[in-house]
Amino acid sequence: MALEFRSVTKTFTTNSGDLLTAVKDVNFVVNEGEFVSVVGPSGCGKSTILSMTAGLYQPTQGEVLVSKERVTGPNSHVGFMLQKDLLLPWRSIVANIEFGLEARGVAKAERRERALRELRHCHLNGFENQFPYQLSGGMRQRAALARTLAIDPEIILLDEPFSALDAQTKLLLQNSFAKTISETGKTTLLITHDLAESVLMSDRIIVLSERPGTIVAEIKVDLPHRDQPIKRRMMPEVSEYAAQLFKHLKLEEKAA
Ligand SMILES: Nc1ncnc2c1ncn2[C@@H]1O[C@H](COP(=O)(O)OP(=O)(O)OP(=O)(O)O)[C@@H](O)[C@H]1O
Repeated sequence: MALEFRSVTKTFTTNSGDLLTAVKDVNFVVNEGEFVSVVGPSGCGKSTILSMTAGLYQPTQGEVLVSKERVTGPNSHVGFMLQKDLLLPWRSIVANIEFGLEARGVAKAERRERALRELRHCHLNGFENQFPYQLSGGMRQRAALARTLAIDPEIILLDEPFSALDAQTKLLLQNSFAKTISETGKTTLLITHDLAESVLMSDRIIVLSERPGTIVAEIKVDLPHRDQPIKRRMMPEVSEYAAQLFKHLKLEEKAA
C-alpha cells in the first residue's frame, strides 16, 4: 500500500478565529502503481488532502501513511506538482529538473544523468538548454513533471496540472503525462475539477461531498488504455462514468 488515510479530519482556525472543518473522517488507500483521482465541489478539501499527503499540514484527527510510515512533515517519498509550473526562469530546463536533486546534495554527474533521463521520459529531448520562457505552457508542465520525477518519489501528487490549458493542449498533455506515469510505474494522486479527466486518467476515482469533505463514492474505472487518455476518450463508456460522477456530486439537483 503506497498511501493510506485513516479516519482523517482536518480543522483549520480561520483568521477570524472560527473553526473550519475542511475534511471529515476520510478513509482511503492508494495501492502501489495505482492512479487515483480526487474530485469534488470547490472548497471540499481536495488540496488539503494533497497537502496532508505531502506533510505540509498535519491532520487534526487520524493519520496519513505513506509506504506504511506516518507522515509527520515534508519528505522525499512524495513529489508535488502544482497547476503553476514554478520553473525558475533563470535556469535552463535541465538545470530546473536538477534543482530538487541539487537541494538533496546529489553529485553533479549523477544529477545531470538523472535529469536527462527524466527529460527523455517527458519527451523533451533537445530542449535541455532552453529556458522556461522559450517553451510552450504544455512543455513547461512536462518539464515540471520531469523535475518531480527526478527526485524519484514513491508517490506523485498532481494538483490540477492541466487546468490552465486550452482543450487541445490539455488532451495532448494528459496523454503525455499518462504515458510517462505508466512507464515509470509511479503511484499517483490527482486532484481535478474536470470529471472527464478523472475518467480518462484514473484506475479509481474518489468523490468528495461539499465541505466538510467526506467520501461519498469510490468508483473503479474498468477501462483499458490508462496510459492513453486519447484512446479512452473515444470509448462510449466514458460518458457513463461521467454520468455516475454527476449523480454522486448531485449536479443535476444543484442546476435545477
Ligand atoms: N490554511 C488554511 N487556513 C484556513 N482555512 C483553510 C486553509 N487551507 C484551506 N482552508 C479552507 O479549507 C477548505 C478546503 O480548502 P481546499 O483548498 O482544500 O479545497 P479544494 O477542494 O481544493 O478547493 P478548490 O476546488 O476550490 O481548489 C476551504 O474552505 C478553505 O478556505
